[in-house]
Amino acid sequence: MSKSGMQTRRSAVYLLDQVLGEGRLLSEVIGSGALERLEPAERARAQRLAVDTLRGLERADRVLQKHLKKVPAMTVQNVLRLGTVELCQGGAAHGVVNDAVEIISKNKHQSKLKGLVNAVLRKVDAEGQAEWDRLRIPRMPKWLRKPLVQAYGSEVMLGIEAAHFAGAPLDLTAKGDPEALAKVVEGDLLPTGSVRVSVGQQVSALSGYTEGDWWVQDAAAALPAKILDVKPGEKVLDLCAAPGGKTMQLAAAGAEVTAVDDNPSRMARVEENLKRTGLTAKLVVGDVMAQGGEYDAILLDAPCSATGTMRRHPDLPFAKDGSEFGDLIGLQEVFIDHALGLLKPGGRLVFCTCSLLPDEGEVQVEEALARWSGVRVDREALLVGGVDPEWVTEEGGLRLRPDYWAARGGMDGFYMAMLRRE
Ligand SMILES: C[S@@+](CC[C@H](N)C(=O)[O-])C[C@H]1O[C@@H](n2cnc3c(N)ncnc32)[C@H](O)[C@@H]1O
Repeated sequence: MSKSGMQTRRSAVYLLDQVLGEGRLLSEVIGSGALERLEPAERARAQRLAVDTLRGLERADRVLQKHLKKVPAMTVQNVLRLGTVELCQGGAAHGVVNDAVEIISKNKHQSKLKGLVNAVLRKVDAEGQAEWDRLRIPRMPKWLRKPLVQAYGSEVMLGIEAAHFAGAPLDLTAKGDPEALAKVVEGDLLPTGSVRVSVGQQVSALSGYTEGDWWVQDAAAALPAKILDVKPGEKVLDLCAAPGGKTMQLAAAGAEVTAVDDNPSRMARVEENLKRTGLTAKLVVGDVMAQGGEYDAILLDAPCSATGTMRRHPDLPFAKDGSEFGDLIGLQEVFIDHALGLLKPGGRLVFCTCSLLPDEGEVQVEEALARWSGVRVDREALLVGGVDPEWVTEEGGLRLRPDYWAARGGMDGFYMAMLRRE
């Protein structure tokens, strides 16, 4: 690989050091400018290499174990992990090993280990792939696996882990007719109306991007707005709106949308997205709790653990330890109560989270129904096209899991429920 290839791999190692050593999310590290010196294509590749390494980390460590007498320093370990994942997934040894050795030679604290890196990766190249293929699908760390096994059982958990290891395809939401979009981008029209295209495609190069005919949104994430089913002219509030996937769905349906989020830079993305798609909404940079008024319909996409998105964000279980989930659960409860208070009589609220934890979904709705005597859950509303009635839960919400639609490429984990104020 070229010199820029070496820099790309070095950046991928830096990303791994930050996630695994400093407990930072990839989005934070990249958002703070870590890849700015790379060209856009190299930036995407560095990110992809880091993501692939995190997905296969357990296997890489097992392959490496027998070639190492003791665990080396974090950066050396990450150079070896990246090299192992690339080699075991068919990367050419020449480029992978040479770049790994060069990265270590240029590291002033670790340069003496370049011989070790060379020797270990040569062995991995010779024997690693066969072993890689025999190893089990990587499991989630215990702190997260335990509550999920408790919620779904061990067998489902293996299915969820298989979906995480497989990664996620690219789903689009059409501004207009999804069938026509599927033809134009040569994608698959999913039962719920999203259009799935194969991964590895450059988003902005897909037909209709500049014209704003669609936006990227996982099929599961597109369901809350479909369930809210807003009508032209309805007064709709989109709480926790950025970066605006659901805002665009609500605006495309003709509603009079107010979108609220307290993060100014994420709100700037909502503005850009609306501009590209030619849709309109009133944007409010502010706290959910400061929002007043009366609405026909409200969508509350509350901040959460994001454990439903680990197919796309395999850094999450390594960067987090669950310690802040309690605060998020408290916030969700307060936001639900505030949102219910903003509904007109007869108004409806869709509460949703991209979480796999029942405490951020099923339990929130059960408890809200116990607190609010004039609120009922609407099960019928969940059964929009393509939704399997088996996904409806006991308290009347919709539980989506990454192992659903496995043959089609899965979906993000999500929870949503429709609450009506009587
Ligand atoms: C799950 S994301 C929303 C995704 C968005 N609905 C979409 O479909 O593109 C949660 C959002 O909640 C916002 N948020 C967190 N706390 C907030 C608060 N107190 N007030 C307003 N927004 C908040 C975050 O900035 C974040 O953008």
